[in-house]
Order: sequence, then structure tokens, then C-alpha cells
Amino acid sequence: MGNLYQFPGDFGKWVNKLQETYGDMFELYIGRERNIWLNRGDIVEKMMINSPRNIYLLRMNPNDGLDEMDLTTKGLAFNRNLKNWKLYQSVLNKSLVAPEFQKETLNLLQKAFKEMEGYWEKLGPNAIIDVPQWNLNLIGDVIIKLTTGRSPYSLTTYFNEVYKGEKAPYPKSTPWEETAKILKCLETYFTAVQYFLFMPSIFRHSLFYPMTKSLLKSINWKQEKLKEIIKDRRQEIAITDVSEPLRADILTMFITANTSRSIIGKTTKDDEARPLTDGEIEAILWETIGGSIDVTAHVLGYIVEYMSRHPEAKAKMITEIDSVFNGNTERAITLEDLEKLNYCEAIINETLRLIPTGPLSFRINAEEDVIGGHIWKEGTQFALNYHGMTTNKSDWTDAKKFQPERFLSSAAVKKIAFLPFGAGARACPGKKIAYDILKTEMALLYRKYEVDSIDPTAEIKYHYNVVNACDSGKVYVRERNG
Ligand code: HEM
Repeated sequence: MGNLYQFPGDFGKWVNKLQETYGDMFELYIGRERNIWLNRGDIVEKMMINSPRNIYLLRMNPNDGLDEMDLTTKGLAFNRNLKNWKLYQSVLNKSLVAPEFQKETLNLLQKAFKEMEGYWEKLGPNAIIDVPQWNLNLIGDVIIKLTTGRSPYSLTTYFNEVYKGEKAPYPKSTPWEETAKILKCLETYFTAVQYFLFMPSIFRHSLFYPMTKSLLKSINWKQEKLKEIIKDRRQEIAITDVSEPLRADILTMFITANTSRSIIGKTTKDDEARPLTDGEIEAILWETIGGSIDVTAHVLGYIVEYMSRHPEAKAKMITEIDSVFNGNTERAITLEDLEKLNYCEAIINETLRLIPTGPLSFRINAEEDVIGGHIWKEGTQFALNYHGMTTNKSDWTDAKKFQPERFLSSAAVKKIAFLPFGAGARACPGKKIAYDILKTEMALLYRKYEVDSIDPTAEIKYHYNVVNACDSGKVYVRERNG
């Protein structure tokens, strides 16, 4: 078990405390694994290049727990087969930046937001709206629809949980319970990744065997369900006439990638571009689901809190939004509108700087190398504390203060010190779509509503659970002209 028993509750906050004591580079054992923690941007610069010369493409050393979860030969995050990883990464990257996909995302997002507004209306103007929880369900609905073509009706379920009056109906003709269960597997999956990564095999197969068995059961169930969905969609595509355009969702793009029906063209050089098998699609589909929902949804919780604490920034944001929509609170938001929301983007950046929702990542070196002035042998495990970097006093003036203006001048931001999405070869493929989602949500919310924190003087609370999850974000939402 190594030193696992010594860990205090919140891993993210703990490493930030260690940074205050031990500086920008320190050594820490996690279980039996030695990790070199890096907490300043310039130290990690050579890991962030987008080049075949990058010797830091892998995140982890061989790990029997990840093998047991079947993650080291599949998907993106922990795959050790770099040739396959490159193919999957190119399919995902191309899918997420396809204009058809971005439009489809905006369309689904706005539909889901409308549904949520209907529920808020029923709750009434004095209801406390828990923004992170509503947004987890909203983005959950959108991402699951984009990745499976089905809806888990999470917003409906959440409304029915919080509303004491007449319950909202579910569609009779569409089975949704299994889709909802797939989304629920995400929580178990996050627990499973940490458990299998750090818990030694001997304990996983003795003392904790019931837990091991139950986690694997949930993972296997969701794998089989996703494979059924992929198979069904393959059949639908096969019987759709070639002259008919296909739905631009992630599932369809993955299935048709590198085939004659591809929506995204060839993803890599001819000899490497090949269609993906159902098993391969299942793995990257699941990572797209797991990598997108929580990390994006919680950001809005922080934004509503920061806006309630910084009236000047809030006024500037509303002026910008009003200048784009001219008081029209209903018209559809387009990708062109989003390009005009520069101050909103600065707010998102400053929020992600102060509380990055993806605060940590890992890398190993494929050969001996020098990092932070020390020589490290091949296979050294490095832990990247992005949160430590985005708040490091040596790179940020008034590092703890909320000042979106710093992002309006490129001179005020040292690029390598701002890595909430990582950078280079292993950067987050969802960065563009994450900004699109968040800007759209800010516009939908603030062009129509007055949004006020229930306690704008309290400390903004969060806890680490792979993402920095927002425990604040409870607000009153009232129509601006109401
Ligand atoms: C505000 C929202 C988001 C934040 C802060 C964020 C942050 C991150 C970070 C820090 C990483 C690890 C980078 C590294 O190791 O250096 C990552 C990886 C990843 N992200 Fe995001 N992300 C966000 C949204 C999304 C979205 C919307 C998607 C998909 C639609 C997505 C999909 C992924 C995937 C698949 C990976 C793994 C890539 C790989 O292993 O090569 N993320 N993200």
C-alpha cells in the first residue's frame, strides 16, 4: 500500500500546500510510485512540444492496475501503443473541430438550455439554483446525445429530484433508462481509475476483492452497452443512401472515419489512416464522455460565483453580451456570435487560471533527460501540477486575484504558465468545443437573467476528484426585465 494511508482527503489542495513548503519541484511517493512534481510552467516546457521529437508522449509507466482495466492497449489517456494512440487522437481531433459537429453541439446545447429554463420557471424566482449540478445534467444530456445518438434525460431526472410538485414526464416511446445508466457509470469509472492505478495488485485481489469485482462489473457492462449502440448505428449508416447527409455527431464521425462516408476526410497519412473497430470506438467514445462532462460543467459554477464577487467585470461582460444580441433574449446563438465574445473568453481563462478543472496530469520520459536542472533516468514519473503553474507567483502578478483583463493583453500572460488544457502533442482535444460551450452558456444565462450568488462573500469551495469539482455556485436566477 506504500504511503496511501497518509493522504489527506483532497489530493489537489494537498499538492498545492506541498508546493508552498517545498517549492516548484519536489518528490512525492503515491502508494509505492515515486513521482517528481513540477509546479512551474518553464520547467515543463519541453514536455509540451507538438513534435515527433517529444520524448514525453506517455503518461504512465507500465501499471498492472491499468492493464487490468484494459486501458493500456486501448483509447487515448493511458494507451502505450503510440501508433494506435496517434490514429485515435487524429480521429478525435478532426471530429471535434469539424464545423458540422460544432453547429450540432450548439444546437443541442441550446435545446437543452431551453428545457432547463422550463424547469427553472416551474421552480419559481426564489428557488436556489445549484449551477454545477444543473450544468452537469445539461452537459451530460448534450454529450451523451452527441456520443451515442440517445438521451439519458438527466435534466428531467434532476428536476424530478429537486421539485416537490408534479413530476416532468419521460418520453414513452424512447427507452432512456439504460442510456442514463451509462452516464451514471462515469462516477464509478473515475473511482476505478484512481483505485486500479494506485492500489497494489495484492490488495486488489485479497482484502479489496469485492470492490475490484464490482468496479470491473460496472466497466464491462458499460463497454457491452456502448458496443451495442455502435453496432446499431453502423447498421443505420449502412442502410442510409449515400446521397443522404449523415448526422454530424461524434459516434457517426468515429464510425465513418477513414471510410468513403467520412465526414472529416482522411485523418492521417494514407498508410496509417484506417477505419476503427467497434472496440476501438467504444474506448475513445467513453474517454470523450469521461473527459468532457465534469471538467466543462463545473467551470460555469465558478464563473457565476466570480461574477457575483466582481460587479465591474460582470457589468463589462453583460455590456459585451448585449452588444452582440441587442436585447434579443431568444434568438439562436451562432458560432459567429461566439467569436465576438472576447471578454467572456477572458473571464473563462481567468476562472480556469484560478481554479483549473483539470488541475493535474502525468508524463514519463522515453529517454534520459534534464528537467529543472537535474538529470532524470528513462521512465521517471513526472506529475504536472497545472494548478500550481496557473497560480505561481513567479509568473503571475497578483496571482490570487481575479483579473480577466490580464487575458486581453498577450504581454501580460506567459503562455507556458497557462496550461489548463495542457499543450502540445497531448493537449486536450476538446479545448475549442469547451470554449464554445461555455461562451454559449454565459450568453444564454446573462443575456436574459440576473444571476446572483446566494452568498457572494463566502469562500468559493471545491474539492478534487480527478477534476476540481465546484461545491459553490448556488444562485438566484431571475429574468432581467422581470
Ligand atoms: C473546460 C473544459 C476542459 C478542460 C479544463 C480540459 C482539460 C484537459 C486536460 C488538462 C487534459 C490533459 C492534458 C495533458 O495531459 O497535458 C485533457 C485531456 C483530454 N480532454 Fe479535456 N478538458 C476540457 C474539455 C474537454 C472536452 C469538451 C472534451 C471532449 C469533447 C475533452 C476531451 C479530452 C480527452 C479525450 C483528453 C485525453 C487526451 C489524450 O490523452 O491525449 N476535454 N483535458
